[in-house]
Amino acid sequence: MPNEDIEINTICADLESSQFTLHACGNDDIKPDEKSAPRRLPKIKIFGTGGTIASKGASSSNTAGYRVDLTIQQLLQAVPDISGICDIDYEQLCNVDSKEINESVLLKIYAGVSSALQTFDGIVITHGTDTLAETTFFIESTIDSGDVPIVFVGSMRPSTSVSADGPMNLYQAICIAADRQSRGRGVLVSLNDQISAGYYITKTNANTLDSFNVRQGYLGNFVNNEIHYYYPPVKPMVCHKFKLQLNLDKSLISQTTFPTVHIVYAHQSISPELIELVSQHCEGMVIATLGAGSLPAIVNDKVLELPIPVVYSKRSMDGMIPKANLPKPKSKESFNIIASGYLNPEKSRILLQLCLFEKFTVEEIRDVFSGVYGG
Ligand SMILES: NC(=O)C[C@H](N)C(=O)O
Repeated sequence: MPNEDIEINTICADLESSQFTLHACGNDDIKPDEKSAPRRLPKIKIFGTGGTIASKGASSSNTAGYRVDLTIQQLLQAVPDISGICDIDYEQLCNVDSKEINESVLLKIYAGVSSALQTFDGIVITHGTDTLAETTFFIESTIDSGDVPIVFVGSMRPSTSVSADGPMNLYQAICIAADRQSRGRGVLVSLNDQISAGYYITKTNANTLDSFNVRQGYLGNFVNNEIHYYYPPVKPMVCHKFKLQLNLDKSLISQTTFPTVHIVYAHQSISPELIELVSQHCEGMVIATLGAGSLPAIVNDKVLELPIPVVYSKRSMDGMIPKANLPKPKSKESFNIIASGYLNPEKSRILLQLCLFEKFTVEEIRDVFSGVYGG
């Protein structure tokens, strides 16, 4: 469902005249003698949030133990000349390792993106890779960006390392955001020459440059200044769009809080006491279950007694939780367990949190998760 309170007002509202590199903005309004004037370049907003891409290590061979140190302005100085590709404007939203990204930072990013959508043709966000997939999932779930691409980018090597990947990743992200082929694709991730859907991407390797994986397939590739998309513009068909009624005023957004949802990781001998204890500190819970929804019977019995919604996700990287694998409800009315479908525990946590923020009933939460073949 589109976010009706966001006024999407790209530079070129009319699709025919809005092609980034071929047509100048508002061609119809240009007087005949001005038609030979240079074409307007797309306007790209770049937000810096930190991460390894903004980090410095102790030596050029260090690829761990570094610290976040560079501003977005400094990062842009290492990028090849983009003056012929787009006009940029940049802003530092925060400068942290992505382990520090929490709801209040997410809302800052949400507010920044919402306001940039009014005046920019594309948005780029630098972000640490560890929790990048959670932020992209949140933004895709809460913002309908219309035609404007929102491209997230990070790196796996600090800026000081030999063969640092940050400058090339950032350059590619800017080119992707400025390219007319990216219009209508929503939240994208540009890393290691691959373009992916922010909704589906997952970090699957803690160390290598090829750290992200998308079982649903990469959307495209970047080679030698060429962007090759494999599909026409597409957005994830299963994404539930939340229309958050938020006041984007800086002071009010910093006061906004989201309901607490914790994740419990299952293992042999997992104790029902742990589940009980965690439930006392949250309004919703996600369990990374064994296999496709398996938990010991005494743990299932404990979950069924809890007064909060509990989403069953999985430890396994791939696959899904079929509803048929959930424990049997004592009564339909009191049934508090929801299958996550294809969503991993951290994305399930964000989806449950958004549902609870919207004060959805368990039945409504079930409907939202059924979109990802859970429920
Ligand atoms: N490669 C990275 O960006 C990892 C870093 N720890 C972060 O998420 O901020």
